[in-house]
Parts: sequence; structure tokens; C-alpha cells
Amino acid sequence: MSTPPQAWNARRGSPLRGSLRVPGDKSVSHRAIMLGALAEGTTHVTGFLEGEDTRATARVFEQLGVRIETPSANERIVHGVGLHGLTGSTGPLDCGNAGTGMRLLAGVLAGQAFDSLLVGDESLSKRPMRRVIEPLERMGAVIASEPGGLPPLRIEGARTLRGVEYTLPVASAQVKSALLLAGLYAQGETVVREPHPTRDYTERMLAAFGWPIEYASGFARLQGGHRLQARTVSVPADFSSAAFFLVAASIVPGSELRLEAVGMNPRRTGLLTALRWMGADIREENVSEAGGEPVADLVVRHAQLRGIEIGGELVPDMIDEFPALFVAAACAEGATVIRDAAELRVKESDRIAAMAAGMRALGIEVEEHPDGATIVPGRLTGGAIDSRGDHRIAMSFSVAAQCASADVRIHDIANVATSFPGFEVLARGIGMQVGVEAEN
Ligand SMILES: O=C(O)C1=C[C@@H](OP(=O)(O)O)[C@@H](O)[C@H](O)C1
Ligand SMILES: C=C(OP(=O)(O)O)C(=O)O
Repeated sequence: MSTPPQAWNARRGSPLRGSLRVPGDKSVSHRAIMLGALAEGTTHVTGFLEGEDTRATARVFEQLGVRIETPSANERIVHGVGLHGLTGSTGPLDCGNAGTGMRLLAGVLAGQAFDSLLVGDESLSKRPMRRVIEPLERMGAVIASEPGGLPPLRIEGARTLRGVEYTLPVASAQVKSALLLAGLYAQGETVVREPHPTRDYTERMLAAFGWPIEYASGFARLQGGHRLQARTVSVPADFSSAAFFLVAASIVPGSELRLEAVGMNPRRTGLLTALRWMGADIREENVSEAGGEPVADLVVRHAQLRGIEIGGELVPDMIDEFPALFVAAACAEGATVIRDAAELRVKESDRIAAMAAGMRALGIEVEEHPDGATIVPGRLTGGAIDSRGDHRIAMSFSVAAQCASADVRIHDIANVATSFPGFEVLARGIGMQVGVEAEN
């Protein structure tokens, strides 16, 4: 029996206090399953994100003949089948809500001996796939899509792939990763250049699994024809999930929170830079390394924020954190201007439009630009929010509600489980007021 639709009722609470560890990184969890499946030997994954997106990726590899054990929550044992050991599936491969899952899988499946059909949910079915289809076709792949380059994707097998030298038109770690994964199966060299550097987990993890790869900021090069060797992957806590609490503690007077062992890959921490420009009080403690990634405890205290202008190189480093930044901006002194972030329009929802509409519903003035917005801070009122089925929109407004003068009702919250299962339980544990209620 499926659960009836639920909404959140969120409101101003006490100062936020305590210590918490957010779930594992989504990007790293997807990649750990993928590379573990294609490796020789057994890959042990700890800190795995039990989110719907990453579980969908694991299910797809099970359908492709990979045995994946779950000895306990947040743990997976992936019995790798080697680069050429996947078996085709007669059924569709369902990526759920995950753009990362579908785009990276397109790269892997382009190199297989069998045909595949990649499908997704309603939101994913509206997201642009031409960005991966076009360069993969240059490599020799054959991929059919719906008009406009939309899913489902029908990927033909038994094609000979050749390496490509490709400069991405938009900064996208997903597109870069799809090409690198197809490049594992290609004859010759695959070189990817980016207009702005993006998260480099695929490059780091390929190197850790023993594949020769050369990479630097905005650049990656590899050759086909090597092997991946299984290893242990320790997934750090997801900075993008920590982001909601960084903003919440910054805007609620009297707050002090410790976020434990957060992944601090510099290609992910743009929000930290932005919040510090705004005057946030965030300290890094217990700086260390886990699974080849930098991690640190983040200690955040309330501070009066001020508006800033944001764009350019920083945008990919905080691409998933803009909804949370809108909330910080609404509580700052002076306007915040966001530019160069048109990519936000093709995420799980149009995040510029969704945040602008929600902010206006709470009495905040927002001017939309094609590639961003200007947010004029003000007094947050109560109101009703349509999250548009987008996890990050729902969580952001539960944070905004902590400074609102009346109740904020957030509709369509089911997709929070795609990236942050148990969000409201952790949020309540540090003093946020977020109640789950039946939709009416
Ligand atoms: O590679 C990844 O794991 C991701 C890359 C980003 O997408 P784009 O590559 O579309 O920017 C990000 O928004 C997504 O949440 C995860
Ligand atoms: C954009 C996101 O993910 P994906 O592209 O994998 O759906 C996200 O988690 O904010």
C-alpha cells in the first residue's frame, strides 16, 4: 500500500542547537555502485546514502546482473562483474528522479554489447538529455530519445566507441562523467574540458579503482582498455544536505550547531564561500580525510547576514545549494543578486521559478532573471508553498519557516526521500519545527 500524500507544517521554533551527522553524499554513492559493479572483485561501500535516487541506481545494476548485498543500512557490498560482465535487461531500467543516475548510466550503457531502455519519473522525463546524447553519439553511440531529447533513452548495444575530445557547452559533472564512463569502453583517448570546473568525484574514484586518468581543474583525460579493481569506498556526509542546516543556524537567532564529518570537496563547498561573504559565522574543525575526500566538522552560529552578488566560477560549486541561498538572502540585510545560474531551470524543477514563487508567497520580493534572481529581503510571513515535487525546494522552505511570523505549509514533500531520507527527524532533533501532516 502506498503512503497517502503528505505535507509539512513548519514554523518558527527555538534556537537551533546540537550536533548532527547528515546522510551520505549522493554523488559519491551513485558512483560507488557504478564503479563497484564494473570493477573486478568486491567493493565495500560504507556511509551509502539510503535515498531513493541512489537505491534506484543500485536496482538498475542488479537488473544488469550485479549482486549487491545490504549487510546493514548505509552499507553495500557490490560484487563487481568486471568491465564487460553486465548482462542486458529486457525490462526498462528505472532511474526514478535522478538526473545523475540517468546521465551517468547513459555513458556506461553506450559501451555495452546489449540494448537498454532508461526511464525515469515524471520530473526526470522532462529533463534535457541531449547534452549527453550528442557527445556520446560523437563517440559512436546510438541513442534514441523522445522529441526534444527527453527520456526515455533507448541505447543500442554492440557499437564500437571511439574516444572524443569534447568541450562541454555547460558546466556539468554529469555530462563529463557520462563521457568518461563511455571512454572506459572506447578505443583511444577521451578528453573532456569544462567552461568552469565541476565536481571531480568520477575522476577521483576512477583513479582510486586503479584506472589511469589525468585530471586537473576543468580537464580530464583517459584511455579505454584498462581494468577497474574493487576497493573500499567510505562515503562522506553530503555537503548539500548539510547546507540546509548551515543556513538554518545562520538565520535563527541564538543558534549554534555542529555538523559532523561533512564532505568538503572544494567543488562542492561554494555555499560556504557565499555564506562567509554574507557574514556567516562558520568554523571548520576536526579537518581530516575519509575515503580520499576532505571532511570537516562545521560549527555554525547565528550571524546577521548581508546581501551579495553571486555568479561565474562559484555557481557550479554550489549548484544544488541555490534554493538554500534564496532563504539566506531573504533574511539578510540588502539585496542578493544571482547570475550565471540558468542551469537551475533544468533541475528537478525550475528552481528559479519555484523559489521565486514560494518566496513571494511568504511576502518576499523576488525579481526573476533568465539566469538567476534578485532577492530583496523582508519580513517572512506564513503561507502555502508548492515544492513542485522538488526535494531541495521543500527542505529550503522548511528552513525559511524557522524565521516566519506564521505557519508555512509545504506541499508535495515526497521527493525529500530522494536525497535526504529522515530530514524532518534530524531537523526536529536540533529544534526545527517541522511536522508531517496528511495532504488536504
Ligand atoms: O555529478 C553529480 O553527481 C551531480 C552534478 C550536478 O548536476 P549537473 O551535472 O547537471 O550540473 C548536480 O546538480 C547533481 O545534484 C549531482
Ligand atoms: C539536481 C539534483 O540531482 P539530480 O540531477 O541527480 O536529479 C539535486 O540533487 O539537486
